[in-house]
Amino acid sequence: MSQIQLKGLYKKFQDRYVLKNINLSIKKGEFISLLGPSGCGKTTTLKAIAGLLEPDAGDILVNERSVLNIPVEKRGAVIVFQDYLLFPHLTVEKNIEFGLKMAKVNKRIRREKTGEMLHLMELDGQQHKYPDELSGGQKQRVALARALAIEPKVLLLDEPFSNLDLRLRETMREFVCSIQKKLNITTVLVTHDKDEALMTSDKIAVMLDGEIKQYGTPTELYQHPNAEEVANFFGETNYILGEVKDEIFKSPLGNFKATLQNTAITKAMIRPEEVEVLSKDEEGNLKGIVTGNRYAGDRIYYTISLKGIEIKSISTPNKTFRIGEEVTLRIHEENMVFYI
Ligand SMILES: Nc1ncnc2c1ncn2[C@@H]1O[C@H](COP(=O)(O)OP(=O)(O)OP(=O)(O)O)[C@@H](O)[C@H]1O
Repeated sequence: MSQIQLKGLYKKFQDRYVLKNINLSIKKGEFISLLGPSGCGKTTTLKAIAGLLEPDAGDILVNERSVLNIPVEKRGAVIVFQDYLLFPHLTVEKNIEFGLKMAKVNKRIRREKTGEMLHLMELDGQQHKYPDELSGGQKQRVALARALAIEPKVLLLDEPFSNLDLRLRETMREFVCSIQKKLNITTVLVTHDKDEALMTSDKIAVMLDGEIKQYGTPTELYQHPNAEEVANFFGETNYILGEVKDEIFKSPLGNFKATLQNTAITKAMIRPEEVEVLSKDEEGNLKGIVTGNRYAGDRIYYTISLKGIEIKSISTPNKTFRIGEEVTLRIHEENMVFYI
């Protein structure tokens, strides 16, 4: 059963719809990401779930009941924003305690809960410090502690890692995922970073221009994007033009297995890592010339020209091929995705 359901949400600012028919089901304990470029409507969706803005149409259900008329403080959802919004004049302890105080929780329980959160967030010994005495990662953990202290049903994270440097971002990402699993709290993360979404999420909703283009597991989205714009969002791709006949994709590069009959298909997508570059003596009729090679330590980015078509490959650097060298390409056709 879904814990949260968004049904046909629309939101207009001035004369422009920034949410267009948003539908989403999230199960209890799931970690999902709203992934998309700047301005596509991710934060607006998050605010609608939290109750910080009202949709123009559609419904939001929590445990099968509409929450549209339920005020923010009773929705059971908390947002952690990218700039944390800690109270500068309150200590770490008082910041964490804040929501509990607002909810009129008695002092003994407040103290207990705050102590628990300090421990869970590895902030023991920091309780008497003020926010400007903390590092970026510590501030973020205080913001999380404050959000989680009130035991929300849903945790909403709006680009929480974007102000952190690369290493700290990775550490905090791991940390948040482990806390999320430990507490089994339903979490929605807003991010424009595909790697972040792929690494953290049970499911990803790709948003483009106010619409959810695809919703699925990281592997579904990466390996079977349902549209070119989704495929492109997840990194470099090769497109080969052609047509399908009798379950064969016929293209200028040759024939590939297509295990489908749709004659409307006009192109095949293959990821660069599904294209192997081998020496020219290897068996295979896809012979091409290296036109580009960029070394990146653990991989090499190649461009290969064959039959007038440029194909990209990401290969392991076991063997390096020079620009101008003849090579054989092996395309893993079982991982081709076809588009109309
Ligand atoms: N209160 C508002 N009034 C008018 N326009 C708004 C308002 N809030 C958001 N918008 C517009 O709605 C669109 C979607 O904004 P939103 O913040 O949801 O995008 P986003 O995907 O979260 O982007 P980012 O990653 O940059 O935060 C943007 O074009 C934004 O300018």
